[in-house]
Amino acid sequence: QFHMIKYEDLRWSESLGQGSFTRIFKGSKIDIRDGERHVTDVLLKELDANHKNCWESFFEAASLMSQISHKHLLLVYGISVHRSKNVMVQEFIKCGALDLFLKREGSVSVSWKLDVAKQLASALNFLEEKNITHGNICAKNLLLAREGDASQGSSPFIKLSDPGINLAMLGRDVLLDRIPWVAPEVLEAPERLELECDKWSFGATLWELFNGGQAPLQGLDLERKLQFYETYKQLPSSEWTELADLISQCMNYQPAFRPSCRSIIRQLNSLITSDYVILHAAEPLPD
Ligand SMILES: N#Cc1ccc(Nc2nc(N)cc(-n3ccc(CO)n3)n2)cc1
Repeated sequence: QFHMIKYEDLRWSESLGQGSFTRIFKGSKIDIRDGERHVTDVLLKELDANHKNCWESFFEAASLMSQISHKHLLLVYGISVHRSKNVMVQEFIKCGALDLFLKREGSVSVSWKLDVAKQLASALNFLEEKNITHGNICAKNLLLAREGDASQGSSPFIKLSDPGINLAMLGRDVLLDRIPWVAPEVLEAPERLELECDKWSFGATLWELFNGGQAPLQGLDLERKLQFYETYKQLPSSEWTELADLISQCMNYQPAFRPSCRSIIRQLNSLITSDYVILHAAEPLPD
């Protein structure tokens, strides 16, 4: 269920940072097709050698992404295994991860943010229809294929990245550190991921999107993060009440009470038409 890419057909160039258990590099892959040599820009995602035992889960996540195709899902070309290197070869997405972009860009318009939210909701709707749970929805895993002119509101284009190593493979501390993106019910049963988990994470990602890419509950230690769930807390709500409502609906501690993707999309559409958008055409630069 995977296209195996020969190691010698890959070239590594600059390092682009690291996620949890992985390192990412810009690179290229070489194909010979009908006698012609094609060089394609790729993103090379290497699994850390000290997490070799997670390689099946690492590739399982990627194979999920390559069994289905959708315009807002990242394209995975295949994998390459060579000696101790486990590499996932992905299409190279021009502008990288959304969280870093939001932190760098002071002013993106409200309509730009809502456009991104709608694209993520449509990707989730697609996965919901296929009864596939992603399990790691967050701004860090949203990739910006096209910036759009953020202040003029010309439209961005995002792709949802692979979910990475399965939650059930991760230690408890890693799970706790993913509060508030990881749904509360997942902490007790990380192997039983249900569709509703992604709705919860969607709410936390909406919060990031409308808070300049700032991580919610940043700086709280694991103990305090756990207390946040044990005392049924909600994230600080936006002064835009309709947005705050949608976020708290998604982040309902009862999974069954979370809205369907269709309802999320409907509510985003009504947010887009609200006069709040006009009043906040371009967010003021943070002081
Ligand atoms: N400066 C810069 C810069 C960095 C990355 C890209 N491109 C890209 N393409 C992908 N396919 C995936 C990713 N990711 C980034 C974080 C993760 C974690 O999931 N993925 N970045 C483009 C510019």
